Amino acid sequence: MGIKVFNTLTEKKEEFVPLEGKTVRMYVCGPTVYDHAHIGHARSAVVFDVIRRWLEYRGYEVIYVRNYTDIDDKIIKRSREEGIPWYEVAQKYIDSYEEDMRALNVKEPTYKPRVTEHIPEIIEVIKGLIEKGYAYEANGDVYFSVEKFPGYGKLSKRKLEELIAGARIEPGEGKKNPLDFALWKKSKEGEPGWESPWGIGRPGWHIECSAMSMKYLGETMDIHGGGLDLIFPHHENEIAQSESYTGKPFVRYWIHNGFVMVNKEKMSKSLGNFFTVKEILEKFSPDVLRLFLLSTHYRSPIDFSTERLEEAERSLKRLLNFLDSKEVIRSLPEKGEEEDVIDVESYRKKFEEAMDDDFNTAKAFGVLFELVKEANQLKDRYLREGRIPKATKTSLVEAVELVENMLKLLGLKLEREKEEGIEDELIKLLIEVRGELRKRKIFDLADRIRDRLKELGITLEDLPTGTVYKKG
Ligand SMILES: Nc1ncnc2c1ncn2[C@@H]1O[C@H](COP(=O)(O)OP(=O)(O)OP(=O)(O)O)[C@@H](O)[C@H]1O
Ligand SMILES: [Zn+2]
Repeated sequence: MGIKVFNTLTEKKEEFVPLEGKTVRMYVCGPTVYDHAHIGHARSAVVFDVIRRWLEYRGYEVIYVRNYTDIDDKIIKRSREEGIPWYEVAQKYIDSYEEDMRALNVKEPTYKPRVTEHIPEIIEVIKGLIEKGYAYEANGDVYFSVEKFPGYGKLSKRKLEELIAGARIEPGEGKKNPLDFALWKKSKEGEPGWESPWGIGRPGWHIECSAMSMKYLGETMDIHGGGLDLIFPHHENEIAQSESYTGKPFVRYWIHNGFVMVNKEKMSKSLGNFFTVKEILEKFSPDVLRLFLLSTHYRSPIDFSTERLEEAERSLKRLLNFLDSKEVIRSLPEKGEEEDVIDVESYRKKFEEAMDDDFNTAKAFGVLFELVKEANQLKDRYLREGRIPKATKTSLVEAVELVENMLKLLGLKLEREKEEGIEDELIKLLIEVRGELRKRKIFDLADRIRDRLKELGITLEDLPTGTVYKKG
């Protein structure tokens, strides 16, 4: 029994068999870096991180590529707004993205290619497409001729005729057919550009992923991923370009994650209905966010709400409390005949089955919660009795270890909340000292403590019953 994957291309769950032995070649479309990442972007990153981790757990070596679109109209626009060069905009938001990825414990990709560092490779592919008759130049722009690729529409299940009926040629565009898309765009006055056989310009969006995936993964790769919104036109166009260029199948398994939604709409920068990862991480731990994102199957939509994050927070607490009970279980004296044990292996199997079945993290978490429930009941019973049969103890410890290992496998960091205790203790100590200073009429020092605490955001209030404090 191997892994089953839902393939967008065939619209079926298929047995996962990589092209070459135990190596998996995987490409995921990364962000266009013109703003901080929002929760939708985090979902895509976390989903494919978990898919990668699961493949590794199953013994595959994964070559994982995630690109940065570091040149694009939106980046140029942003550079004008912020008054800094386009490459500084890109760098700023790449840094921001990587900071978020580290916080969310997303494993480092094997390669993180940037478009602007692969201009020669991109030009090479465009040249090849022109030579083979799939693309044409028009006033410094280069377009892909969609009609030349018979398979166009096979991923998004759209019909060429219908698409053509709905498309339009914008004024100034040299397209022969309204559906043709740009491989190379001539730079306008004041825009960044690179030398090419067609003059100064820059790559279109789609061609970057074809050129960079081919460079790092070869002509056919095993998995290509991204959000649902990328199926059309981005991935459809990637297939057309790549397969026309190589004459080989481009991707064996197309995997797409569902959206994070807000009030029935996709969370997106353009709609302005987004929460950045950084905003969320001010209030919730990265594990809470990860648990929230993985509690739904990756293909289904997730409705974003604070209530659901709070729910994830409670679930995480339950899991951490369970993990923290290991020492208590261990310290219980071993005594008793009755050998009530947990079948930990059966839970492991159920967990693995869920993950093998199209990476069903929602079900996998369900299995862990079931185990925690059963183990807690058993543990509480023996805690009340103050002793525990040896076999029961062993199985409980194994249960804790299984839950811990599987949570780590899903990328949770399992960090405990920072001890707030010491800070509060120190504030109380300062209040006590201040009280003593006032009694001794050393008011300047007493006031200094109050003022300095105030600067730190801690307000003291002297009530008849004593001094209390407020933070923030
Ligand atoms: N709301 C969302 N839910 C899930 N995945 C998303 C969401 N928004 C974007 N993604 C995915 O995040 C990845 C990076 O997206 P990209 O930078 O292209 O987004 P974008 O189109 O600039 O963002 P936006 O859609 O917010 O304008 C893509 O795989 C995309 O499909
Ligand atoms: Zn892409």
